[in-house]
Amino acid sequence: MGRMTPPELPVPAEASPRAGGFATRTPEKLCVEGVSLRFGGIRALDDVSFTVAPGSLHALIGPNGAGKSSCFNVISGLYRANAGRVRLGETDLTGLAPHKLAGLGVGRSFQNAALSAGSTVLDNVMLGRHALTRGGFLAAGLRLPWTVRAERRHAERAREICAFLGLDAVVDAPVGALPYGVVKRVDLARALAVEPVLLLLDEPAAGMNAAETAELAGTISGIRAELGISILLVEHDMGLVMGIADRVTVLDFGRRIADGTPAQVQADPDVIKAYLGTEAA
Ligand SMILES: Nc1ncnc2c1ncn2[C@@H]1O[C@H](COP(=O)(O)OP(=O)(O)OP(=O)(O)O)[C@@H](O)[C@H]1O
Repeated sequence: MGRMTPPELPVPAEASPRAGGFATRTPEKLCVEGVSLRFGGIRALDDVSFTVAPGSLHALIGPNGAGKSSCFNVISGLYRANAGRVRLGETDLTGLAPHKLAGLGVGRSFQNAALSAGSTVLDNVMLGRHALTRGGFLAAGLRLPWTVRAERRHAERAREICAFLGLDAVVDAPVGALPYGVVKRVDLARALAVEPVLLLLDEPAAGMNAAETAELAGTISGIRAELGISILLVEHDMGLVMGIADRVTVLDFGRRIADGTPAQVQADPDVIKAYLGTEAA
């Protein structure tokens, strides 16, 4: 894993030919407050609350059908909650569309990496930077000098992000030709390309073997350590979570049943019952 500078935001570099740089942003607290979500008669989430501390690695876990994906989709703007709020610092994220969140510093991964298989790694990562470009396609199409400069800066930063995630050797390769574990890292790079202060990861270890999962754990810890951003990790794999999370929230049947350090939740009788119950089923 390479080195990378903390999250950056283009200060209207594209809007002004003179403004050249990027400004840093600091992570803020994510508050999920009393969120409920129903699908017909099913209560997918029932009054769920938890807080992701700034700069922490927070895991949301639970057995099958516990409501993890539903919660992730409410936070990332894909589902609209029936009740409750989601706030990032002072900003109310409740009900905001996913593309608006990127502009507010929320990056997300996808369970089935939504990448363009025919495009190169770099082009896929550059797509993640569209939330930061202000000139738009028209300005880019006209090749105005400042848009050319901005595009070059974005490409440099995209390469830096790829190098940070150990993708330098494949940066010009088509995504479709890469092994699964590497594709998942490209998806992470695309999520980091929006310069997030909060990174939402949806079951990143799904479909990975033990070696790939161990490598991913190192990558996620490295992102937090190097960039100091907050990470919310929704995960089924208890092993991955317990090794790297600062704090863990556990859901079962749509309700929060525990919230604490990995050691605290691992020893919690309700958590043990929830996981043993599913294994026995
Ligand atoms: N789109 C949907 N329509 C109807 N019911 C849904 C939908 N999505 C989820 N549910 C239901 O909501 C509950 C919570 O599901 P959810 O997928 O959020 O759980 P999960 O913890 O992510 O499970 P898994 O680990 O299996 O992915 C389940 O009972 C599920 O069947």
